[in-house]
Amino acid sequence: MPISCPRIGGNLPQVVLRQGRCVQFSSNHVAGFISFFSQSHSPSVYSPKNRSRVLKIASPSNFSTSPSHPLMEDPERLSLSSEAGGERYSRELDVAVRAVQIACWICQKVQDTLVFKTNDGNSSGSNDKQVHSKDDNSPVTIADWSVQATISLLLSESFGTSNVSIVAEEDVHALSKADGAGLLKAVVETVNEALSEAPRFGLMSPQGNLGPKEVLEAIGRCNSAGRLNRKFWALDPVDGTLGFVRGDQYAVALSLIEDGKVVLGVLGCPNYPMKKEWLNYHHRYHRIITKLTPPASESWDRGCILYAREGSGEAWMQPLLHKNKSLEWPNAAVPIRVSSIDNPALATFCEPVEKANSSHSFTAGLAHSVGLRKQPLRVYSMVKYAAIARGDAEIFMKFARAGYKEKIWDHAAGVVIVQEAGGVVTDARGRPLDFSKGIYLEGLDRGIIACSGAKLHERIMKAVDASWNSSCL
Ligand SMILES: Nc1ncnc2c1ncn2[C@@H]1O[C@H](COP(=O)(O)OS(=O)(=O)O)[C@@H](OP(=O)(O)O)[C@H]1O
Ligand SMILES: [Mg+2]
Repeated sequence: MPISCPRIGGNLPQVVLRQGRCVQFSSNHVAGFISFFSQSHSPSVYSPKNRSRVLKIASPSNFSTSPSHPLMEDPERLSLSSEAGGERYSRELDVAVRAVQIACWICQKVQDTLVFKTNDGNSSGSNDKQVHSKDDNSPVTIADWSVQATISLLLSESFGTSNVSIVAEEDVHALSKADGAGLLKAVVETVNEALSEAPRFGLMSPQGNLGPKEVLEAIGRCNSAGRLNRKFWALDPVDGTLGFVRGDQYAVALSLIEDGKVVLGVLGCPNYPMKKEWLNYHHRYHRIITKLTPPASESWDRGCILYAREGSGEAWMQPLLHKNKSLEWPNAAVPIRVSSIDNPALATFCEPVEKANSSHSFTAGLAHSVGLRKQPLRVYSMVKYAAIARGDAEIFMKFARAGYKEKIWDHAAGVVIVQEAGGVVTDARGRPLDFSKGIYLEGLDRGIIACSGAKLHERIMKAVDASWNSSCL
């Protein structure tokens, strides 16, 4: 039975509810996964021969030989486990970027059916089945579940299920209900379609289709109330779902957290426009323009993926893979750096689109006292962190209402990317964000401030101090 979803407008009914949790996979899970690939389907589903063929695509020895890329290392070293040798987390980063490429492919497909069928007035009704609403009225679509399942399966297959622990945003509640059968069917189809594309991205895919049970298990593995492990992945399959269903900005955010520190961040931004000015417009106009002038095969018009490894002092961006192309590492990656602007009069600040998610009046007061003259750039999702890391904006501020607890998957990837691109991210008291306390950023004080440099950060911090007591936050 469709439930109306006030936050996304009347023509996009139905909704569901999410609870992010984390679990360490048991050895049973490993056995189950291997047997799923090796036995539960026809013999052609999976064979060691096929495994080596596909893995070879992903192996570092097949990386492009561009000397400028940070992941371009001695293949011998990279073939060792990331713990045993080579640069730490190289393999994890490689797999994570490829997995996020696939996730973006899923999202673009789903968003096209959601947005363009409706806009053209030719809705086949499929959008009605794809957008749902959770108990907090936030939307969720088949893209959220499909991305979560696909990334969960790809990470498990790449690193071994027992080595992979994931905390992610979605749960299986709505999919498991009796009236969720249609939804589950659509998710299973999407996951199978995505996995069949995996070799193009350099990752393995099963030769046979997965069933609902395997897909539900993959989603459910990312949702446990159990303690977080020492080392785990944090995933927001579709961050900024409101932007996603509105045909606007959204992100796929995957990070690796070890001992409370974000060690890797990968941020897929499928609608991040080439021209930063376009971030100001509703994305629909950008899509219409790119449809009128189709992008050249190597252009960046289809969006990008940003990534960084903690402590490297580098952040990178690569374009999304074009249809029918195979990913050749590092896929035209370029280094990114924060803006050098430190004059507030020239600086741009970003903030959430929705007033409900961050106080626009408080940030307007801060902007005035700091001397920020430009209009705020209101953008959905972690694309705001991407804008800081890419040098397209200088400041990101978020002041949620009192009592709201920020979740780690909404920030982890963006924080490490901004920091490695040369920026500063703290809470609005100037303290580092604490990723060591479970799924929430416990202890976060006042709000979140990300800046391109220390000078702007200091000025914002002083302005917050001066106005906090008189604010209603
Ligand atoms: N009340 C409240 N206050 C603050 N933050 C909230 C709140 N409710 C939700 N969220 C989280 O904010 C995520 C969306 O943030 P955005 O910056 O994209 O906000 S906005 O949609 O542009 O307004 C959003 O992420 P997604 O659920 O992935 O969209 C939430 O995790
Ligand atoms: Mg989110």
